Amino acid sequence: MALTLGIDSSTQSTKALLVDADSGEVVEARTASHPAGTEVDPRAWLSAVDEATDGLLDRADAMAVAGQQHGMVALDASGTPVRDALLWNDTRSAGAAVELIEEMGGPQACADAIGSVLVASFTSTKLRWLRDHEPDHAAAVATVLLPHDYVSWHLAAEGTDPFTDRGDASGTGYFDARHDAWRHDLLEQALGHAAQTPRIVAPGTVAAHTASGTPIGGGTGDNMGAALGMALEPGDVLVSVGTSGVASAVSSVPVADGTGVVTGFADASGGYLPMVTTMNAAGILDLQARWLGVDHDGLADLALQSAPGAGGVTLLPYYGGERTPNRPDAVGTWTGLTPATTRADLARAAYESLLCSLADAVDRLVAATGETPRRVLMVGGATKSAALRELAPAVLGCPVVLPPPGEYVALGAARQAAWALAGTATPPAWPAAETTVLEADPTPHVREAYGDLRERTTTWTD
Ligand SMILES: Nc1ncnc2c1ncn2[C@@H]1O[C@H](COP(=O)(O)OP(=O)(O)O)[C@@H](O)[C@H]1O
Ligand SMILES: O=C(CO)[C@@H](O)[C@H](O)COP(=O)(O)O
Repeated sequence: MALTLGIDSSTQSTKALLVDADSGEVVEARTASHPAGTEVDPRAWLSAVDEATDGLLDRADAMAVAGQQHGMVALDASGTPVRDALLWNDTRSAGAAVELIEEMGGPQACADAIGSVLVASFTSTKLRWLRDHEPDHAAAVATVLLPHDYVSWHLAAEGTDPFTDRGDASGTGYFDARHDAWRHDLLEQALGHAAQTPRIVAPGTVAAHTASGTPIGGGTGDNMGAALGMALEPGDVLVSVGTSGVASAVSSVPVADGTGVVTGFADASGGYLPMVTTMNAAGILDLQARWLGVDHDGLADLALQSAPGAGGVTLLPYYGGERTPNRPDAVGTWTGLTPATTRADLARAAYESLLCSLADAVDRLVAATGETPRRVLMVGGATKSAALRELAPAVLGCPVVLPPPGEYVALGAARQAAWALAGTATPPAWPAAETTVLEADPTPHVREAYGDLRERTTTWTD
Protein backbone atom coordinates (compact mmCIF):
# COMPACT_ATOMS: atom_id res chain seq x y z
CA MET A 1 0.00 0.00 0.00
CA ALA A 2 1.49 3.36 -1.05
CA LEU A 3 1.23 6.10 1.58
CA THR A 4 1.36 9.85 1.04
CA LEU A 5 2.00 12.52 3.63
CA GLY A 6 -0.10 15.68 3.45
CA ILE A 7 0.99 18.66 5.53
CA ASP A 8 -0.99 21.81 6.36
CA SER A 9 1.23 24.55 7.75
CA SER A 10 -1.64 26.84 8.70
CA THR A 11 -1.84 29.95 10.86
CA GLN A 12 -2.19 28.28 14.24
CA SER A 13 -0.60 24.87 13.73
CA THR A 14 0.97 22.26 11.48
CA LYS A 15 -1.24 19.28 10.74
CA ALA A 16 0.18 16.14 9.15
CA LEU A 17 -1.83 13.25 7.72
CA LEU A 18 -0.43 9.95 6.50
CA VAL A 19 -2.92 8.72 3.91
CA ASP A 20 -3.49 5.57 1.83
CA ALA A 21 -2.72 6.84 -1.69
CA ASP A 22 -5.30 4.52 -3.30
CA SER A 23 -8.32 5.09 -1.07
CA GLY A 24 -7.60 8.44 0.61
CA GLU A 25 -8.12 6.79 4.01
CA VAL A 26 -6.26 8.53 6.84
CA VAL A 27 -3.77 6.16 8.48
CA GLU A 28 -2.30 8.55 11.06
CA ALA A 29 -2.77 12.22 12.03
CA ARG A 30 -0.54 14.55 14.03
CA THR A 31 -0.40 18.25 14.89
CA ALA A 32 2.11 20.71 16.35
CA SER A 33 1.26 24.26 17.32
CA HIS A 34 2.66 27.54 15.96
CA PRO A 35 3.48 30.71 17.89
CA ALA A 36 0.60 33.21 18.11
CA GLY A 37 0.74 36.62 16.46
CA THR A 38 0.73 38.19 13.03
CA GLU A 39 4.53 38.22 12.72
CA VAL A 40 6.34 34.99 13.38
CA ASP A 41 9.88 33.67 12.96
CA PRO A 42 9.28 31.29 10.03
CA ARG A 43 11.81 28.85 11.50
CA ALA A 44 9.13 28.03 14.10
CA TRP A 45 7.12 26.39 11.28
CA LEU A 46 10.13 24.21 10.44
CA SER A 47 10.36 22.98 14.05
CA ALA A 48 6.58 22.36 13.99
CA VAL A 49 6.74 20.37 10.75
CA ASP A 50 9.65 18.31 12.10
CA GLU A 51 7.65 17.57 15.24
CA ALA A 52 4.38 16.76 13.43
CA THR A 53 6.00 14.51 10.82
CA ASP A 54 8.45 12.69 13.09
CA GLY A 55 7.92 8.96 12.43
CA LEU A 56 5.61 9.69 9.45
CA LEU A 57 8.12 11.11 6.98
CA ASP A 58 10.05 7.87 6.55
CA ARG A 59 6.82 5.88 5.94
CA ALA A 60 5.63 8.17 3.12
CA ASP A 61 6.07 7.33 -0.56
CA ALA A 62 5.42 10.97 -1.51
CA MET A 63 4.49 14.18 0.28
CA ALA A 64 3.27 17.73 -0.28
CA VAL A 65 2.83 20.82 1.85
CA ALA A 66 -0.09 23.26 1.83
CA GLY A 67 0.16 26.41 3.92
CA GLN A 68 -1.40 29.69 5.02
CA GLN A 69 -1.45 32.01 2.03
CA HIS A 70 0.34 35.32 1.43
CA GLY A 71 2.87 35.42 4.33
CA MET A 72 6.12 37.23 3.50
CA VAL A 73 9.15 35.01 4.10
CA ALA A 74 12.01 37.30 3.10
CA LEU A 75 15.40 35.59 2.90
CA ASP A 76 18.91 37.00 2.51
CA ALA A 77 21.52 35.60 0.11
CA SER A 78 22.35 32.78 2.55
CA GLY A 79 18.69 31.73 2.84
CA THR A 80 18.26 33.17 6.35
CA PRO A 81 15.09 35.18 7.17
CA VAL A 82 15.92 38.91 7.28
CA ARG A 83 13.13 39.38 9.87
CA ASP A 84 10.05 37.62 11.18
CA ALA A 85 7.49 36.68 8.52
CA LEU A 86 4.52 39.04 8.22
CA LEU A 87 1.37 36.93 8.00
CA TRP A 88 -1.80 37.30 5.91
CA ASN A 89 -3.63 38.79 8.90
CA ASP A 90 -1.08 41.52 9.62
CA THR A 91 -2.66 44.81 8.54
CA ARG A 92 0.30 47.19 8.80
CA SER A 93 0.69 47.24 5.02
CA ALA A 94 -2.86 48.55 4.31
CA GLY A 95 -1.43 51.94 3.20
CA ALA A 96 1.08 50.18 0.97
CA ALA A 97 -1.80 48.29 -0.69
CA VAL A 98 -3.56 51.57 -1.53
CA GLU A 99 -0.29 53.01 -2.88
CA LEU A 100 0.49 49.98 -5.06
CA ILE A 101 -3.05 49.82 -6.49
CA GLU A 102 -2.70 53.44 -7.52
CA GLU A 103 0.69 52.79 -9.12
CA MET A 104 -0.82 49.86 -11.04
CA GLY A 105 -3.52 52.10 -12.53
CA GLY A 106 -6.40 51.58 -10.09
CA PRO A 107 -8.40 48.62 -8.74
CA GLN A 108 -9.62 47.15 -12.04
CA ALA A 109 -6.16 47.41 -13.62
CA CYS A 110 -4.75 45.66 -10.55
CA ALA A 111 -7.35 42.87 -10.80
CA ASP A 112 -6.68 42.52 -14.53
CA ALA A 113 -2.93 42.21 -13.87
CA ILE A 114 -2.91 39.71 -11.01
CA GLY A 115 -6.51 38.44 -10.63
CA SER A 116 -7.20 40.33 -7.39
CA VAL A 117 -7.23 43.83 -5.96
CA LEU A 118 -4.47 44.13 -3.36
CA VAL A 119 -5.29 44.30 0.34
CA ALA A 120 -2.86 44.22 3.26
CA SER A 121 -2.81 40.40 3.18
CA PHE A 122 -0.94 40.22 -0.12
CA THR A 123 2.83 39.62 -0.04
CA SER A 124 3.71 42.54 -2.32
CA THR A 125 2.16 45.04 0.10
CA LYS A 126 4.35 43.64 2.88
CA LEU A 127 7.43 44.03 0.68
CA ARG A 128 6.49 47.67 0.08
CA TRP A 129 6.04 48.18 3.83
CA LEU A 130 9.49 46.64 4.36
CA ARG A 131 11.04 48.97 1.77
CA ASP A 132 9.56 52.00 3.49
CA HIS A 133 9.94 51.08 7.17
CA GLU A 134 12.93 48.73 7.38
CA PRO A 135 15.18 49.71 4.45
CA ASP A 136 18.15 47.72 5.77
CA HIS A 137 16.07 44.56 5.90
CA ALA A 138 14.62 45.32 2.47
CA ALA A 139 18.10 45.81 0.99
CA ALA A 140 19.17 42.38 2.32
CA VAL A 141 16.28 40.48 0.65
CA ALA A 142 17.54 38.10 -2.05
CA THR A 143 14.57 35.68 -2.25
CA VAL A 144 10.91 35.93 -1.25
CA LEU A 145 9.02 32.76 -0.39
CA LEU A 146 5.53 31.95 0.87
CA PRO A 147 5.08 29.93 4.07
CA HIS A 148 4.43 26.65 2.23
CA ASP A 149 7.42 27.18 -0.07
CA TYR A 150 9.68 27.66 2.94
CA VAL A 151 8.44 24.46 4.61
CA SER A 152 8.70 22.43 1.35
CA TRP A 153 12.24 23.73 0.82
CA HIS A 154 13.16 22.61 4.34
CA LEU A 155 11.93 19.07 3.59
CA ALA A 156 13.77 18.88 0.23
CA ALA A 157 17.32 17.59 -0.19
CA GLU A 158 20.10 20.13 0.29
CA GLY A 159 20.84 22.05 -2.88
CA THR A 160 17.21 22.00 -4.11
CA ASP A 161 16.08 25.37 -5.41
CA PRO A 162 12.88 26.71 -3.80
CA PHE A 163 9.59 25.87 -5.55
CA THR A 164 5.91 26.77 -5.33
CA ASP A 165 2.68 26.34 -7.30
CA ARG A 166 0.37 28.67 -9.21
CA GLY A 167 -2.30 28.55 -6.49
CA ASP A 168 -0.21 30.00 -3.69
CA ALA A 169 1.76 32.22 -6.11
CA SER A 170 -1.53 33.90 -7.08
CA GLY A 171 -1.74 35.41 -3.59
CA THR A 172 1.57 37.24 -3.79
CA GLY A 173 0.54 40.30 -5.81
CA TYR A 174 3.33 39.65 -8.32
CA PHE A 175 1.92 36.66 -10.19
CA ASP A 176 -0.40 36.85 -13.20
CA ALA A 177 -3.02 34.21 -12.32
CA ARG A 178 -4.55 34.25 -15.80
CA HIS A 179 -1.27 33.55 -17.61
CA ASP A 180 0.52 31.54 -14.91
CA ALA A 181 3.56 33.80 -14.89
CA TRP A 182 5.56 35.72 -12.32
CA ARG A 183 5.41 39.50 -12.67
CA HIS A 184 8.97 40.23 -11.57
CA ASP A 185 8.41 43.88 -12.42
CA LEU A 186 5.66 44.11 -9.77
CA LEU A 187 7.87 42.46 -7.15
CA GLU A 188 10.65 44.91 -7.95
CA GLN A 189 8.22 47.83 -7.86
CA ALA A 190 7.06 46.79 -4.38
CA LEU A 191 10.42 45.96 -2.82
CA GLY A 192 12.55 48.54 -4.60
CA HIS A 193 14.91 46.00 -6.16
CA ALA A 194 14.75 42.62 -7.87
CA ALA A 195 14.61 39.39 -5.84
CA GLN A 196 14.39 35.68 -6.65
CA THR A 197 11.02 33.94 -6.72
CA PRO A 198 10.56 30.18 -6.40
CA ARG A 199 10.10 28.08 -9.53
CA ILE A 200 6.47 27.26 -10.38
CA VAL A 201 5.71 23.54 -10.40
CA ALA A 202 2.94 22.30 -12.71
CA PRO A 203 -0.14 20.73 -11.04
CA GLY A 204 0.25 17.04 -10.23
CA THR A 205 3.98 16.82 -10.87
CA VAL A 206 7.00 16.00 -8.71
CA ALA A 207 8.79 19.20 -7.66
CA ALA A 208 11.78 17.76 -5.79
CA HIS A 209 12.90 14.90 -3.55
CA THR A 210 13.82 14.61 0.10
CA ALA A 211 17.39 13.65 1.09
CA SER A 212 16.26 10.01 1.12
CA GLY A 213 14.66 10.28 -2.34
CA THR A 214 10.96 10.63 -1.49
CA PRO A 215 9.11 12.72 -4.10
CA ILE A 216 7.65 16.06 -3.00
CA GLY A 217 4.71 17.69 -4.81
CA GLY A 218 4.59 21.42 -5.49
CA GLY A 219 2.33 22.08 -2.50
CA THR A 220 -0.15 24.97 -2.53
CA GLY A 221 -2.05 27.55 -0.47
CA ASP A 222 -4.26 26.17 2.28
CA ASN A 223 -7.49 27.14 0.57
CA MET A 224 -6.41 25.50 -2.69
CA GLY A 225 -5.44 22.46 -0.60
CA ALA A 226 -8.94 22.37 0.94
CA ALA A 227 -10.51 22.48 -2.55
CA LEU A 228 -8.40 19.45 -3.52
CA GLY A 229 -9.10 17.66 -0.24
CA MET A 230 -12.85 18.19 -0.63
CA ALA A 231 -12.72 17.37 -4.36
CA LEU A 232 -14.82 20.51 -4.92
CA GLU A 233 -16.97 20.53 -8.03
CA PRO A 234 -18.51 23.43 -9.93
CA GLY A 235 -21.55 24.62 -8.00
CA ASP A 236 -20.06 23.78 -4.59
CA VAL A 237 -19.35 26.67 -2.22
CA LEU A 238 -16.88 25.76 0.49
CA VAL A 239 -17.06 27.75 3.72
CA SER A 240 -14.01 27.35 5.94
CA VAL A 241 -14.10 28.53 9.55
CA GLY A 242 -10.51 28.56 10.76
CA THR A 243 -8.39 31.55 11.77
CA SER A 244 -9.76 33.11 8.60
CA GLY A 245 -13.30 32.74 7.32
CA VAL A 246 -13.42 31.77 3.66
CA ALA A 247 -16.07 31.21 1.00
CA SER A 248 -14.56 29.67 -2.13
CA ALA A 249 -15.62 27.88 -5.30
CA VAL A 250 -13.78 26.20 -8.16
CA SER A 251 -14.07 27.73 -11.60
CA SER A 252 -12.64 27.03 -15.03
CA VAL A 253 -12.49 30.73 -15.87
CA PRO A 254 -10.30 33.40 -14.27
CA VAL A 255 -11.94 36.13 -12.20
CA ALA A 256 -10.86 39.78 -12.09
CA ASP A 257 -13.19 41.53 -9.63
CA GLY A 258 -12.32 45.23 -9.61
CA THR A 259 -14.40 45.78 -6.46
CA GLY A 260 -11.77 43.75 -4.63
CA VAL A 261 -14.24 41.62 -2.70
CA VAL A 262 -13.54 38.42 -4.61
CA THR A 263 -9.91 37.40 -5.01
CA GLY A 264 -9.28 35.62 -8.32
CA PHE A 265 -6.78 33.01 -7.19
CA ALA A 266 -5.52 30.14 -9.30
CA ASP A 267 -6.15 26.66 -7.87
CA ALA A 268 -3.92 23.62 -7.57
CA SER A 269 -5.45 21.68 -10.48
CA GLY A 270 -5.10 24.10 -13.36
CA GLY A 271 -8.34 26.05 -12.79
CA TYR A 272 -9.28 28.99 -10.58
CA LEU A 273 -10.49 29.54 -7.03
CA PRO A 274 -12.57 32.70 -6.69
CA MET A 275 -12.69 33.40 -2.99
CA VAL A 276 -13.90 35.83 -0.31
CA THR A 277 -11.90 35.94 2.92
CA THR A 278 -12.59 37.42 6.33
CA MET A 279 -9.86 38.01 8.90
CA ASN A 280 -11.99 37.43 12.00
CA ALA A 281 -13.43 33.93 12.24
CA ALA A 282 -12.74 31.16 14.79
CA GLY A 283 -10.85 33.73 16.90
CA ILE A 284 -14.16 35.51 17.63
CA LEU A 285 -15.23 32.41 19.56
CA ASP A 286 -11.82 31.97 21.22
CA LEU A 287 -12.00 35.53 22.52
CA GLN A 288 -15.61 35.25 23.64
CA ALA A 289 -14.93 32.01 25.53
CA ARG A 290 -11.99 33.70 27.27
CA TRP A 291 -14.08 36.74 28.21
CA LEU A 292 -16.89 34.59 29.60
CA GLY A 293 -14.44 32.29 31.41
CA VAL A 294 -15.63 29.09 29.70
CA ASP A 295 -14.16 26.57 27.24
CA HIS A 296 -15.52 26.03 23.73
CA ASP A 297 -18.14 23.52 24.85
CA GLY A 298 -19.22 25.89 27.61
CA LEU A 299 -19.57 28.71 25.08
CA ALA A 300 -21.69 26.52 22.82
CA ASP A 301 -23.94 25.49 25.75
CA LEU A 302 -24.42 29.13 26.73
CA ALA A 303 -25.19 30.25 23.16
CA LEU A 304 -27.83 27.59 22.74
CA GLN A 305 -29.61 28.84 25.89
CA SER A 306 -30.25 32.21 24.20
CA ALA A 307 -32.67 32.80 21.30
CA PRO A 308 -32.15 33.86 17.66
CA GLY A 309 -31.19 37.54 17.76
CA ALA A 310 -29.35 37.13 21.10
CA GLY A 311 -31.84 39.21 23.08
CA GLY A 312 -31.22 42.21 20.80
CA VAL A 313 -27.41 42.10 21.13
CA THR A 314 -25.52 42.52 17.87
CA LEU A 315 -21.77 42.26 17.39
CA LEU A 316 -19.68 43.47 14.48
CA PRO A 317 -16.64 41.25 15.07
CA TYR A 318 -13.91 43.14 13.20
CA TYR A 319 -11.60 42.92 16.21
CA GLY A 320 -8.28 42.67 14.37
CA GLY A 321 -9.27 45.01 11.52
CA GLU A 322 -11.15 43.38 8.63
CA ARG A 323 -10.53 42.52 5.03
CA THR A 324 -14.14 41.86 3.89
CA PRO A 325 -15.31 44.56 4.08
CA ASN A 326 -11.91 46.18 3.65
CA ARG A 327 -11.59 48.02 6.99
CA PRO A 328 -8.01 47.32 8.09
CA ASP A 329 -8.29 49.71 11.06
CA ALA A 330 -11.70 48.54 12.27
CA VAL A 331 -12.38 47.38 15.82
CA GLY A 332 -15.15 45.23 17.28
CA THR A 333 -18.50 46.92 18.00
CA TRP A 334 -21.25 45.67 20.33
CA THR A 335 -24.77 47.14 20.34
CA GLY A 336 -28.05 46.44 22.10
CA LEU A 337 -26.60 45.74 25.55
CA THR A 338 -29.16 46.32 28.34
CA PRO A 339 -29.48 45.36 32.02
CA ALA A 340 -31.44 42.33 30.79
CA THR A 341 -28.57 41.03 28.63
CA THR A 342 -27.36 37.62 29.78
CA ARG A 343 -24.07 35.74 29.38
CA ALA A 344 -25.99 33.43 27.05
CA ASP A 345 -26.90 36.42 24.83
CA LEU A 346 -23.24 37.47 24.69
CA ALA A 347 -22.19 33.96 23.65
CA ARG A 348 -24.98 33.76 21.08
CA ALA A 349 -24.10 37.14 19.59
CA ALA A 350 -20.53 35.95 19.02
CA TYR A 351 -21.70 32.91 17.01
CA GLU A 352 -24.28 34.94 15.12
CA SER A 353 -21.72 37.59 14.19
CA LEU A 354 -19.29 34.97 12.89
CA LEU A 355 -22.02 33.34 10.80
CA CYS A 356 -23.35 36.68 9.50
CA SER A 357 -19.84 37.61 8.39
CA LEU A 358 -19.54 34.24 6.59
CA ALA A 359 -23.01 34.70 5.06
CA ASP A 360 -21.85 38.07 3.69
CA ALA A 361 -18.83 36.28 2.19
CA VAL A 362 -21.02 33.63 0.52
CA ASP A 363 -23.37 36.30 -0.88
CA ARG A 364 -20.50 38.29 -2.34
CA LEU A 365 -18.96 35.18 -3.90
CA VAL A 366 -22.25 34.10 -5.45
CA ALA A 367 -22.91 37.63 -6.75
CA ALA A 368 -19.47 37.84 -8.38
CA THR A 369 -19.40 34.39 -9.93
CA GLY A 370 -23.08 34.47 -10.94
CA GLU A 371 -23.35 30.78 -9.99
CA THR A 372 -26.24 29.68 -7.77
CA PRO A 373 -24.66 27.28 -5.28
CA ARG A 374 -25.62 23.65 -5.63
CA ARG A 375 -24.30 22.92 -2.14
CA VAL A 376 -22.78 24.94 0.70
CA LEU A 377 -20.19 22.86 2.56
CA MET A 378 -18.54 23.81 5.84
CA VAL A 379 -15.13 22.80 7.23
CA GLY A 380 -12.51 24.19 9.63
CA GLY A 381 -11.66 24.05 13.32
CA ALA A 382 -14.75 25.94 14.55
CA THR A 383 -17.12 23.33 13.03
CA LYS A 384 -16.24 21.25 16.12
CA SER A 385 -18.66 23.57 17.92
CA ALA A 386 -22.19 22.17 18.37
CA ALA A 387 -23.59 25.72 18.45
CA LEU A 388 -21.89 26.69 15.20
CA ARG A 389 -23.31 23.60 13.54
CA GLU A 390 -26.81 24.30 14.88
CA LEU A 391 -26.87 28.00 14.03
CA ALA A 392 -25.13 27.79 10.63
CA PRO A 393 -28.12 26.78 8.45
CA ALA A 394 -30.39 29.24 10.29
CA VAL A 395 -28.11 32.25 9.76
CA LEU A 396 -26.85 31.28 6.30
CA GLY A 397 -30.47 30.61 5.35
CA CYS A 398 -29.77 27.34 3.52
CA PRO A 399 -28.88 23.71 4.28
CA VAL A 400 -25.20 23.25 5.17
CA VAL A 401 -23.35 20.09 4.14
CA LEU A 402 -20.94 18.95 6.83
CA PRO A 403 -18.26 16.42 5.96
CA PRO A 404 -16.90 14.21 8.76
CA PRO A 405 -14.46 16.03 11.08
CA GLY A 406 -11.06 16.12 9.41
CA GLU A 407 -8.12 18.15 8.21
CA TYR A 408 -9.14 18.79 4.63
CA VAL A 409 -6.20 21.05 3.74
CA ALA A 410 -3.72 18.36 4.77
CA LEU A 411 -5.86 15.78 2.97
CA GLY A 412 -5.67 17.92 -0.17
CA ALA A 413 -1.89 18.04 0.14
CA ALA A 414 -1.86 14.23 0.51
CA ARG A 415 -4.04 13.98 -2.62
CA GLN A 416 -1.68 16.25 -4.50
CA ALA A 417 1.24 14.02 -3.43
CA ALA A 418 -0.69 10.90 -4.58
CA TRP A 419 -1.33 12.65 -7.90
CA ALA A 420 2.36 13.42 -8.37
CA LEU A 421 3.22 9.82 -7.43
CA ALA A 422 0.72 8.38 -9.94
CA GLY A 423 1.80 10.74 -12.73
CA THR A 424 -1.78 10.78 -14.06
CA ALA A 425 -3.53 13.63 -15.85
CA THR A 426 -5.99 14.21 -13.00
CA PRO A 427 -5.86 13.70 -9.22
CA PRO A 428 -6.82 10.24 -7.87
CA ALA A 429 -10.58 9.86 -7.43
CA TRP A 430 -10.86 9.09 -3.74
CA PRO A 431 -14.35 8.01 -2.60
CA ALA A 432 -16.40 10.95 -1.27
CA ALA A 433 -16.86 10.94 2.50
CA GLU A 434 -20.36 10.51 3.96
CA THR A 435 -21.75 13.93 4.80
CA THR A 436 -24.41 15.23 7.17
CA VAL A 437 -26.87 17.87 6.01
CA LEU A 438 -27.63 20.50 8.67
CA GLU A 439 -31.02 22.18 8.32
CA ALA A 440 -32.91 24.83 10.30
CA ASP A 441 -35.55 27.51 9.88
CA PRO A 442 -33.87 30.64 8.52
CA THR A 443 -33.50 33.63 10.88
CA PRO A 444 -33.23 36.57 8.45
CA HIS A 445 -33.72 39.17 11.23
CA VAL A 446 -30.31 38.20 12.61
CA ARG A 447 -28.65 39.13 9.33
CA GLU A 448 -30.72 42.31 9.03
CA ALA A 449 -29.54 43.56 12.43
CA TYR A 450 -25.96 42.68 11.54
CA GLY A 451 -26.23 44.36 8.12
CA ASP A 452 -27.59 47.54 9.72
CA LEU A 453 -24.69 47.68 12.16
CA ARG A 454 -22.15 46.94 9.41
CA GLU A 455 -23.49 49.85 7.35
CA ARG A 456 -23.85 52.22 10.32
CA THR A 457 -20.20 51.74 11.22
CA THR A 458 -18.68 52.42 7.79
CA THR A 459 -17.47 55.82 8.90
CA TRP A 460 -16.72 55.41 12.58
CA THR A 461 -14.60 52.30 12.99
CA ASP A 462 -11.24 54.03 12.64
N1 LIG B 1 -15.11 23.23 19.74
C1 LIG B 1 -14.69 24.37 19.16
N2 LIG B 1 -15.49 25.47 19.13
C2 LIG B 1 -15.09 26.60 18.55
N3 LIG B 1 -13.87 26.79 17.99
C3 LIG B 1 -13.04 25.75 18.01
C4 LIG B 1 -13.38 24.49 18.57
N4 LIG B 1 -12.32 23.66 18.43
C5 LIG B 1 -11.36 24.37 17.78
N5 LIG B 1 -11.78 25.61 17.54
C6 LIG B 1 -11.01 26.73 16.94
O1 LIG B 1 -10.65 26.45 15.61
C7 LIG B 1 -9.50 27.25 15.30
C8 LIG B 1 -8.49 26.41 14.53
O2 LIG B 1 -9.09 26.02 13.33
P1 LIG B 1 -8.21 25.60 12.10
O3 LIG B 1 -9.15 25.37 10.96
O4 LIG B 1 -7.32 24.48 12.50
O5 LIG B 1 -7.38 26.95 11.91
P2 LIG B 1 -6.10 27.30 11.02
O6 LIG B 1 -6.14 26.31 9.89
O7 LIG B 1 -6.39 28.70 10.61
O8 LIG B 1 -4.89 27.21 11.87
C9 LIG B 1 -8.94 27.78 16.62
O9 LIG B 1 -9.20 29.16 16.72
C10 LIG B 1 -9.69 26.95 17.64
O10 LIG B 1 -9.87 27.61 18.87
O1 LIG C 1 -5.47 34.97 3.62
C1 LIG C 1 -6.13 33.98 3.44
C2 LIG C 1 -6.77 33.73 2.13
O2 LIG C 1 -6.60 34.77 1.21
C3 LIG C 1 -6.32 32.99 4.56
O3 LIG C 1 -7.34 32.08 4.29
C4 LIG C 1 -4.99 32.31 4.86
O4 LIG C 1 -4.68 31.41 3.81
C5 LIG C 1 -4.98 31.67 6.23
O5 LIG C 1 -5.80 30.59 6.35
P1 LIG C 1 -6.18 29.83 7.72
O6 LIG C 1 -4.95 29.63 8.51
O7 LIG C 1 -7.25 30.61 8.39
O8 LIG C 1 -6.76 28.53 7.27
